[in-house]
Amino acid sequence: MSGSESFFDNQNYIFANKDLLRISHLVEGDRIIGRQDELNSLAQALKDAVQGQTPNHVLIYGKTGTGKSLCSKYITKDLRSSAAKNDVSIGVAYIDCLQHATETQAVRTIARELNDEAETGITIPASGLSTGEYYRRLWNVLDGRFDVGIIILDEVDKIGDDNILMQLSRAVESGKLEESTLGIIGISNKIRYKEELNERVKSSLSERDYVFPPYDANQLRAILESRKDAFQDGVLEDSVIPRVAALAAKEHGDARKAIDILRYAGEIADENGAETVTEEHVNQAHTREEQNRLAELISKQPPHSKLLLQALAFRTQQAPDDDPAIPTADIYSTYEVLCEQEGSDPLRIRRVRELLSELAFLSIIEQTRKGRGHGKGAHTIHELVDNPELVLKACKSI
Ligand SMILES: Nc1ncnc2c1ncn2[C@@H]1O[C@H](COP(=O)(O)OP(=O)(O)OP(=O)(O)O)[C@@H](O)[C@H]1O
Repeated sequence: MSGSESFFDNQNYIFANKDLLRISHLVEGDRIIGRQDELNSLAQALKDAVQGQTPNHVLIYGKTGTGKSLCSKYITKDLRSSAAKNDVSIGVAYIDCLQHATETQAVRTIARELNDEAETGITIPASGLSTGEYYRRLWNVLDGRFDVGIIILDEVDKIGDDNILMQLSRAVESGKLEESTLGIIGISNKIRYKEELNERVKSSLSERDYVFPPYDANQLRAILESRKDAFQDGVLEDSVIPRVAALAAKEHGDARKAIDILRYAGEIADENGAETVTEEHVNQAHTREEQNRLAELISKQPPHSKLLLQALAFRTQQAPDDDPAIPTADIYSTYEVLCEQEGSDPLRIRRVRELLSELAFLSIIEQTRKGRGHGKGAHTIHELVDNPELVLKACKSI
Protein backbone atom coordinates (compact mmCIF):
# COMPACT_ATOMS: atom_id res chain seq x y z
CA MET A 1 0.00 0.00 0.00
CA SER A 2 1.44 3.43 -0.91
CA GLY A 3 1.68 6.13 1.75
CA SER A 4 -1.36 8.15 0.61
CA GLU A 5 -3.71 5.16 0.35
CA SER A 6 -6.02 4.52 3.25
CA PHE A 7 -7.21 1.19 4.60
CA PHE A 8 -10.73 2.58 4.13
CA ASP A 9 -10.36 3.49 0.44
CA ASN A 10 -11.77 0.22 -0.84
CA GLN A 11 -15.35 0.70 -1.93
CA ASN A 12 -18.00 -1.61 -0.53
CA TYR A 13 -19.25 -3.75 -3.42
CA ILE A 14 -21.57 -5.93 -1.35
CA PHE A 15 -23.57 -3.71 0.99
CA ALA A 16 -25.52 -0.57 0.07
CA ASN A 17 -27.15 0.02 3.49
CA LYS A 18 -26.07 -2.57 6.01
CA ASP A 19 -28.04 -0.88 8.81
CA LEU A 20 -31.19 -2.50 7.39
CA LEU A 21 -29.76 -5.81 8.60
CA ARG A 22 -29.04 -4.64 12.14
CA ILE A 23 -31.32 -6.32 14.67
CA SER A 24 -31.89 -2.98 16.44
CA HIS A 25 -33.09 -1.35 13.21
CA LEU A 26 -36.76 -0.39 13.66
CA VAL A 27 -38.54 -1.19 10.40
CA GLU A 28 -41.54 0.80 9.19
CA GLY A 29 -45.04 -0.69 9.52
CA ASP A 30 -45.19 -1.73 5.87
CA ARG A 31 -42.04 -3.79 6.35
CA ILE A 32 -43.54 -5.76 9.25
CA ILE A 33 -44.53 -9.07 7.72
CA GLY A 34 -47.18 -11.50 8.97
CA ARG A 35 -47.98 -9.77 12.25
CA GLN A 36 -51.20 -7.96 11.36
CA ASP A 37 -53.34 -9.93 13.86
CA GLU A 38 -50.82 -9.43 16.65
CA LEU A 39 -50.53 -5.69 15.92
CA ASN A 40 -54.35 -5.43 15.89
CA SER A 41 -54.58 -7.20 19.25
CA LEU A 42 -51.94 -4.95 20.78
CA ALA A 43 -53.68 -1.87 19.41
CA GLN A 44 -56.95 -3.11 20.90
CA ALA A 45 -55.33 -3.62 24.32
CA LEU A 46 -53.72 -0.16 24.33
CA LYS A 47 -56.42 1.86 22.60
CA ASP A 48 -57.80 3.63 25.69
CA ALA A 49 -54.48 5.46 25.93
CA VAL A 50 -55.30 7.39 22.73
CA GLN A 51 -57.89 9.29 24.80
CA GLY A 52 -55.56 9.61 27.78
CA GLN A 53 -57.23 6.71 29.66
CA THR A 54 -55.49 3.77 31.32
CA PRO A 55 -54.56 1.04 28.82
CA ASN A 56 -54.57 -2.68 29.62
CA HIS A 57 -51.34 -4.19 30.85
CA VAL A 58 -50.07 -6.75 28.35
CA LEU A 59 -47.82 -9.81 28.49
CA ILE A 60 -46.33 -11.06 25.22
CA TYR A 61 -44.79 -14.52 24.95
CA GLY A 62 -43.00 -16.19 22.08
CA LYS A 63 -39.75 -17.77 21.04
CA THR A 64 -36.77 -15.62 20.07
CA GLY A 65 -37.02 -13.64 16.86
CA THR A 66 -40.80 -13.77 16.56
CA GLY A 67 -41.15 -9.99 16.42
CA LYS A 68 -42.19 -9.32 20.02
CA SER A 69 -39.87 -6.35 20.57
CA LEU A 70 -40.38 -5.01 17.05
CA CYS A 71 -44.19 -5.04 17.31
CA SER A 72 -44.15 -3.53 20.82
CA LYS A 73 -41.91 -0.68 19.71
CA TYR A 74 -43.83 -0.13 16.49
CA ILE A 75 -47.28 -0.10 18.09
CA THR A 76 -46.24 2.30 20.86
CA LYS A 77 -44.73 4.67 18.29
CA ASP A 78 -47.98 4.53 16.34
CA LEU A 79 -49.98 5.03 19.55
CA ARG A 80 -47.92 8.09 20.42
CA SER A 81 -48.57 9.78 17.10
CA SER A 82 -52.32 8.96 17.13
CA ALA A 83 -52.64 10.26 20.69
CA ALA A 84 -50.78 13.46 19.78
CA LYS A 85 -53.64 14.27 17.38
CA ASN A 86 -55.95 14.33 20.45
CA ASP A 87 -53.45 16.43 22.39
CA VAL A 88 -52.70 13.42 24.57
CA SER A 89 -49.01 12.99 25.36
CA ILE A 90 -47.62 9.49 25.67
CA GLY A 91 -44.18 8.68 27.08
CA VAL A 92 -42.63 5.34 26.14
CA ALA A 93 -39.74 3.73 28.00
CA TYR A 94 -38.13 0.58 26.64
CA ILE A 95 -36.11 -1.39 29.19
CA ASP A 96 -33.95 -4.44 28.53
CA CYS A 97 -34.37 -6.19 31.88
CA LEU A 98 -31.32 -8.34 31.28
CA GLN A 99 -29.18 -5.19 31.48
CA HIS A 100 -31.16 -3.70 34.37
CA ALA A 101 -32.12 -6.69 36.45
CA THR A 102 -32.45 -5.22 39.94
CA GLU A 103 -35.44 -3.21 41.05
CA THR A 104 -33.36 -0.06 41.60
CA GLN A 105 -31.59 -0.30 38.23
CA ALA A 106 -34.86 -0.85 36.40
CA VAL A 107 -36.82 1.97 38.06
CA ARG A 108 -33.86 4.35 37.63
CA THR A 109 -33.58 3.50 33.92
CA ILE A 110 -37.30 3.99 33.36
CA ALA A 111 -37.18 7.37 35.11
CA ARG A 112 -34.12 8.46 33.08
CA GLU A 113 -35.69 7.38 29.79
CA LEU A 114 -38.86 9.34 30.47
CA ASN A 115 -37.33 12.43 32.03
CA ASP A 116 -36.28 15.66 30.38
CA GLU A 117 -34.52 17.63 33.06
CA ALA A 118 -34.88 20.93 31.21
CA GLU A 119 -38.66 20.49 31.22
CA THR A 120 -39.26 18.96 34.66
CA GLY A 121 -36.35 20.33 36.68
CA ILE A 122 -36.05 16.82 38.14
CA THR A 123 -32.66 15.11 38.19
CA ILE A 124 -32.30 11.34 38.07
CA PRO A 125 -28.73 10.67 39.19
CA ALA A 126 -27.00 7.45 38.17
CA SER A 127 -26.48 6.54 41.83
CA GLY A 128 -26.95 7.76 45.33
CA LEU A 129 -30.73 7.65 45.78
CA SER A 130 -32.81 5.08 47.61
CA THR A 131 -35.12 2.89 45.52
CA GLY A 132 -38.11 4.67 47.06
CA GLU A 133 -36.74 8.05 45.98
CA TYR A 134 -36.24 6.82 42.39
CA TYR A 135 -39.89 5.75 42.40
CA ARG A 136 -41.00 9.11 43.77
CA ARG A 137 -39.12 10.94 41.02
CA LEU A 138 -40.50 8.58 38.37
CA TRP A 139 -44.08 9.36 39.45
CA ASN A 140 -43.25 13.08 39.36
CA VAL A 141 -41.73 12.79 35.87
CA LEU A 142 -44.80 10.96 34.59
CA ASP A 143 -47.21 13.41 36.20
CA GLY A 144 -45.14 16.36 35.00
CA ARG A 145 -44.67 15.33 31.38
CA PHE A 146 -47.26 12.84 30.17
CA ASP A 147 -50.89 11.85 30.19
CA VAL A 148 -49.95 8.20 29.78
CA GLY A 149 -46.69 6.32 30.29
CA ILE A 150 -46.11 3.01 28.51
CA ILE A 151 -43.31 0.93 29.92
CA ILE A 152 -41.98 -1.91 27.77
CA LEU A 153 -40.15 -4.46 29.92
CA ASP A 154 -38.27 -6.73 27.52
CA GLU A 155 -37.13 -10.06 28.98
CA VAL A 156 -39.28 -9.21 32.01
CA ASP A 157 -38.54 -12.64 33.53
CA LYS A 158 -34.96 -11.48 34.15
CA ILE A 159 -36.12 -8.96 36.77
CA GLY A 160 -35.01 -10.37 40.07
CA ASP A 161 -37.77 -8.89 42.19
CA ASP A 162 -41.55 -8.81 41.61
CA ASN A 163 -41.85 -5.63 43.63
CA ILE A 164 -41.25 -3.37 40.63
CA LEU A 165 -44.04 -5.12 38.72
CA MET A 166 -46.32 -4.64 41.70
CA GLN A 167 -45.41 -0.94 42.01
CA LEU A 168 -45.82 -0.20 38.31
CA SER A 169 -48.95 -2.24 37.71
CA ARG A 170 -50.69 -0.67 40.71
CA ALA A 171 -49.33 2.87 40.43
CA VAL A 172 -52.69 4.25 39.42
CA GLU A 173 -54.98 2.48 41.88
CA SER A 174 -52.56 3.02 44.75
CA GLY A 175 -52.68 6.78 44.08
CA LYS A 176 -48.95 7.15 43.31
CA LEU A 177 -49.82 8.86 40.04
CA GLU A 178 -52.09 11.88 40.34
CA GLU A 179 -52.27 13.41 36.87
CA SER A 180 -51.12 10.61 34.59
CA THR A 181 -51.69 6.93 34.09
CA LEU A 182 -49.59 3.92 33.16
CA GLY A 183 -49.56 0.76 31.04
CA ILE A 184 -47.00 -2.05 31.00
CA ILE A 185 -45.99 -4.30 28.13
CA GLY A 186 -44.04 -7.28 29.51
CA ILE A 187 -42.16 -9.45 27.01
CA SER A 188 -40.85 -12.92 27.75
CA ASN A 189 -39.77 -16.06 25.96
CA LYS A 190 -40.36 -18.10 29.07
CA ILE A 191 -43.79 -19.66 28.63
CA ARG A 192 -44.09 -20.47 32.34
CA TYR A 193 -43.24 -16.94 33.40
CA LYS A 194 -46.70 -16.16 34.69
CA GLU A 195 -46.70 -19.16 37.01
CA GLU A 196 -43.70 -17.69 38.83
CA LEU A 197 -45.40 -14.40 39.64
CA ASN A 198 -47.10 -13.85 42.93
CA GLU A 199 -50.89 -13.84 42.71
CA ARG A 200 -51.40 -10.10 43.07
CA VAL A 201 -48.90 -9.23 40.35
CA LYS A 202 -50.23 -11.99 38.14
CA SER A 203 -53.80 -10.73 38.30
CA SER A 204 -52.93 -7.11 37.56
CA LEU A 205 -50.09 -7.58 35.07
CA SER A 206 -51.58 -10.15 32.78
CA GLU A 207 -54.81 -8.47 31.79
CA ARG A 208 -54.05 -9.48 28.21
CA ASP A 209 -51.69 -12.30 27.17
CA TYR A 210 -50.53 -12.92 23.61
CA VAL A 211 -48.36 -15.64 22.17
CA PHE A 212 -46.40 -14.78 19.01
CA PRO A 213 -46.06 -17.90 16.85
CA PRO A 214 -42.87 -18.70 14.90
CA TYR A 215 -42.65 -17.59 11.24
CA ASP A 216 -42.89 -20.08 8.38
CA ALA A 217 -40.37 -20.15 5.52
CA ASN A 218 -42.56 -17.96 3.28
CA GLN A 219 -42.88 -15.26 5.91
CA LEU A 220 -39.13 -15.38 6.58
CA ARG A 221 -38.51 -15.07 2.87
CA ALA A 222 -40.76 -12.00 2.71
CA ILE A 223 -39.00 -10.48 5.76
CA LEU A 224 -35.64 -10.91 4.02
CA GLU A 225 -36.92 -9.70 0.63
CA SER A 226 -38.11 -6.49 2.25
CA ARG A 227 -34.54 -5.80 3.39
CA LYS A 228 -32.91 -6.66 0.11
CA ASP A 229 -31.95 -3.02 -0.41
CA ALA A 230 -29.30 -3.54 2.27
CA PHE A 231 -27.28 -4.97 -0.65
CA GLN A 232 -26.00 -3.41 -3.85
CA ASP A 233 -28.11 -4.21 -6.92
CA GLY A 234 -27.55 -7.67 -8.38
CA VAL A 235 -25.16 -8.81 -5.65
CA LEU A 236 -27.45 -11.42 -4.06
CA GLU A 237 -27.65 -14.62 -6.08
CA ASP A 238 -31.27 -15.76 -6.54
CA SER A 239 -30.95 -18.85 -4.38
CA VAL A 240 -29.57 -16.94 -1.36
CA ILE A 241 -32.76 -15.61 0.27
CA PRO A 242 -34.74 -18.90 -0.12
CA ARG A 243 -31.80 -20.82 1.33
CA VAL A 244 -31.47 -18.47 4.34
CA ALA A 245 -35.25 -18.62 4.93
CA ALA A 246 -35.22 -22.42 4.79
CA LEU A 247 -32.34 -22.62 7.28
CA ALA A 248 -34.03 -20.26 9.73
CA ALA A 249 -37.42 -21.99 9.37
CA LYS A 250 -35.93 -25.39 10.13
CA GLU A 251 -35.43 -24.72 13.82
CA HIS A 252 -38.28 -22.50 14.87
CA GLY A 253 -38.94 -19.72 12.38
CA ASP A 254 -36.70 -17.10 13.94
CA ALA A 255 -36.47 -13.78 12.03
CA ARG A 256 -33.44 -12.71 14.07
CA LYS A 257 -31.62 -15.81 12.92
CA ALA A 258 -32.63 -15.25 9.29
CA ILE A 259 -31.45 -11.63 9.30
CA ASP A 260 -28.20 -12.53 11.07
CA ILE A 261 -27.40 -15.29 8.57
CA LEU A 262 -28.05 -12.96 5.65
CA ARG A 263 -25.81 -10.26 7.17
CA TYR A 264 -23.03 -12.74 7.95
CA ALA A 265 -23.24 -14.15 4.40
CA GLY A 266 -22.73 -10.62 3.04
CA GLU A 267 -19.83 -10.03 5.43
CA ILE A 268 -18.16 -13.30 4.46
CA ALA A 269 -18.53 -12.44 0.75
CA ASP A 270 -17.09 -9.00 1.50
CA GLU A 271 -14.18 -10.40 3.54
CA ASN A 272 -13.34 -12.73 0.65
CA GLY A 273 -13.51 -9.96 -1.94
CA ALA A 274 -16.32 -11.81 -3.78
CA GLU A 275 -18.53 -9.97 -6.25
CA THR A 276 -21.71 -11.82 -5.35
CA VAL A 277 -23.17 -13.50 -2.27
CA THR A 278 -23.55 -17.23 -2.94
CA GLU A 279 -25.13 -20.27 -1.26
CA GLU A 280 -21.66 -21.28 -0.09
CA HIS A 281 -21.37 -17.98 1.79
CA VAL A 282 -24.75 -18.76 3.34
CA ASN A 283 -23.54 -22.15 4.56
CA GLN A 284 -20.52 -20.58 6.21
CA ALA A 285 -22.71 -17.83 7.64
CA HIS A 286 -25.00 -20.44 9.16
CA THR A 287 -22.12 -21.95 11.14
CA ARG A 288 -21.01 -18.51 12.33
CA GLU A 289 -24.56 -17.65 13.37
CA GLU A 290 -25.04 -20.91 15.28
CA GLN A 291 -21.91 -20.35 17.35
CA ASN A 292 -22.83 -16.77 18.17
CA ARG A 293 -26.50 -17.52 18.85
CA LEU A 294 -25.80 -20.41 21.13
CA ALA A 295 -23.23 -18.48 23.15
CA GLU A 296 -25.66 -15.57 23.51
CA LEU A 297 -28.63 -17.75 24.40
CA ILE A 298 -26.67 -19.77 26.94
CA SER A 299 -25.18 -16.63 28.49
CA LYS A 300 -28.71 -15.53 29.40
CA GLN A 301 -29.56 -18.73 31.28
CA PRO A 302 -29.39 -19.05 35.07
CA PRO A 303 -26.21 -20.77 36.39
CA HIS A 304 -27.92 -24.11 37.08
CA SER A 305 -29.38 -24.29 33.57
CA LYS A 306 -25.81 -23.96 32.27
CA LEU A 307 -24.68 -26.81 34.54
CA LEU A 308 -27.55 -28.96 33.28
CA LEU A 309 -26.58 -28.23 29.69
CA GLN A 310 -22.99 -29.19 30.39
CA ALA A 311 -24.19 -32.39 32.08
CA LEU A 312 -26.31 -33.23 29.03
CA ALA A 313 -23.40 -32.41 26.69
CA PHE A 314 -20.99 -34.70 28.62
CA ARG A 315 -23.57 -37.50 28.64
CA THR A 316 -24.22 -37.02 24.90
CA GLN A 317 -20.51 -37.34 24.15
CA GLN A 318 -20.55 -40.75 25.85
CA ALA A 319 -23.83 -41.91 24.27
CA PRO A 320 -23.92 -44.03 21.09
CA ASP A 321 -24.38 -41.98 17.89
CA ASP A 322 -27.60 -43.76 16.98
CA ASP A 323 -29.17 -43.15 20.40
CA PRO A 324 -28.05 -39.76 21.72
CA ALA A 325 -31.13 -39.16 23.95
CA ILE A 326 -30.45 -39.01 27.70
CA PRO A 327 -32.98 -39.67 30.52
CA THR A 328 -33.49 -37.03 33.23
CA ALA A 329 -32.00 -39.26 35.93
CA ASP A 330 -28.67 -39.55 34.05
CA ILE A 331 -28.47 -35.81 33.46
CA TYR A 332 -29.21 -35.30 37.14
CA SER A 333 -26.41 -37.55 38.37
CA THR A 334 -23.80 -35.81 36.17
CA TYR A 335 -25.24 -32.45 37.19
CA GLU A 336 -24.75 -33.36 40.87
CA VAL A 337 -21.07 -34.06 40.17
CA LEU A 338 -20.68 -30.70 38.40
CA CYS A 339 -22.38 -28.93 41.31
CA GLU A 340 -19.98 -30.58 43.73
CA GLN A 341 -17.00 -29.45 41.64
CA GLU A 342 -18.39 -25.90 41.66
CA GLY A 343 -19.13 -26.03 45.38
CA SER A 344 -22.83 -25.29 44.88
CA ASP A 345 -25.87 -27.19 46.17
CA PRO A 346 -27.80 -29.08 43.49
CA LEU A 347 -31.41 -28.04 42.91
CA ARG A 348 -34.19 -30.53 43.57
CA ILE A 349 -35.22 -32.80 40.71
CA ARG A 350 -38.55 -31.01 40.34
CA ARG A 351 -36.85 -27.66 39.70
CA VAL A 352 -34.39 -29.38 37.37
CA ARG A 353 -37.31 -30.69 35.30
CA GLU A 354 -38.65 -27.13 35.04
CA LEU A 355 -35.28 -25.77 33.92
CA LEU A 356 -34.99 -28.54 31.32
CA SER A 357 -38.45 -27.67 29.95
CA GLU A 358 -37.39 -24.04 29.68
CA LEU A 359 -34.30 -25.08 27.71
CA ALA A 360 -36.60 -27.10 25.45
CA PHE A 361 -38.90 -24.12 24.98
CA LEU A 362 -35.90 -22.09 23.85
CA SER A 363 -34.99 -24.86 21.38
CA ILE A 364 -31.61 -25.45 23.01
CA ILE A 365 -32.66 -29.04 23.75
CA GLU A 366 -35.45 -31.35 22.59
CA GLN A 367 -37.57 -33.46 24.92
CA THR A 368 -39.55 -36.63 24.20
CA ARG A 369 -41.79 -38.70 26.48
CA LYS A 370 -41.02 -42.36 26.17
CA GLY A 371 -42.89 -45.38 27.53
CA ARG A 372 -40.91 -47.84 29.65
CA GLY A 373 -42.99 -50.78 28.55
CA HIS A 374 -46.43 -51.98 29.49
CA GLY A 375 -47.71 -50.65 32.83
CA LYS A 376 -44.40 -49.04 33.75
CA GLY A 377 -45.26 -45.41 33.00
CA ALA A 378 -43.21 -43.02 30.93
CA HIS A 379 -40.06 -41.00 31.33
CA THR A 380 -38.58 -38.01 29.54
CA ILE A 381 -35.47 -38.17 27.39
CA HIS A 382 -33.45 -35.17 26.30
CA GLU A 383 -31.35 -34.37 23.28
CA LEU A 384 -29.16 -31.38 22.45
CA VAL A 385 -30.21 -29.51 19.31
CA ASP A 386 -26.59 -28.54 18.56
CA ASN A 387 -23.59 -30.79 18.85
CA PRO A 388 -22.14 -31.23 22.37
CA GLU A 389 -18.75 -29.69 21.52
CA LEU A 390 -20.48 -26.50 20.35
CA VAL A 391 -22.57 -26.40 23.55
CA LEU A 392 -19.55 -26.95 25.81
CA LYS A 393 -17.60 -24.28 23.93
CA ALA A 394 -20.52 -21.86 24.32
CA CYS A 395 -20.81 -22.66 28.08
CA LYS A 396 -17.07 -22.07 28.53
CA SER A 397 -16.94 -18.81 26.58
CA ILE A 398 -19.30 -17.16 29.08
N1 LIG B 1 -42.64 -9.53 11.08
C1 LIG B 1 -41.44 -8.99 10.87
N2 LIG B 1 -41.20 -8.25 9.77
C2 LIG B 1 -39.98 -7.70 9.59
N3 LIG B 1 -38.95 -7.87 10.41
C3 LIG B 1 -39.13 -8.62 11.51
C4 LIG B 1 -40.38 -9.22 11.79
N4 LIG B 1 -40.30 -9.90 12.95
C5 LIG B 1 -39.05 -9.75 13.40
N5 LIG B 1 -38.33 -8.98 12.53
C6 LIG B 1 -36.93 -8.59 12.72
O1 LIG B 1 -36.25 -9.69 13.32
C7 LIG B 1 -35.40 -9.26 14.36
C8 LIG B 1 -35.81 -9.90 15.68
O2 LIG B 1 -37.11 -9.45 16.04
P1 LIG B 1 -37.50 -9.07 17.55
O3 LIG B 1 -36.29 -8.51 18.27
O4 LIG B 1 -38.71 -8.22 17.54
O5 LIG B 1 -37.83 -10.50 18.10
P2 LIG B 1 -38.20 -10.92 19.58
O6 LIG B 1 -39.37 -11.83 19.45
O7 LIG B 1 -38.37 -9.72 20.45
O8 LIG B 1 -36.92 -11.76 19.97
P3 LIG B 1 -36.16 -11.89 21.38
O9 LIG B 1 -37.08 -12.64 22.27
O10 LIG B 1 -34.94 -12.70 21.02
O11 LIG B 1 -35.84 -10.50 21.85
C9 LIG B 1 -35.47 -7.74 14.37
O12 LIG B 1 -34.42 -7.21 13.59
C10 LIG B 1 -36.80 -7.44 13.72
O13 LIG B 1 -36.76 -6.20 13.07
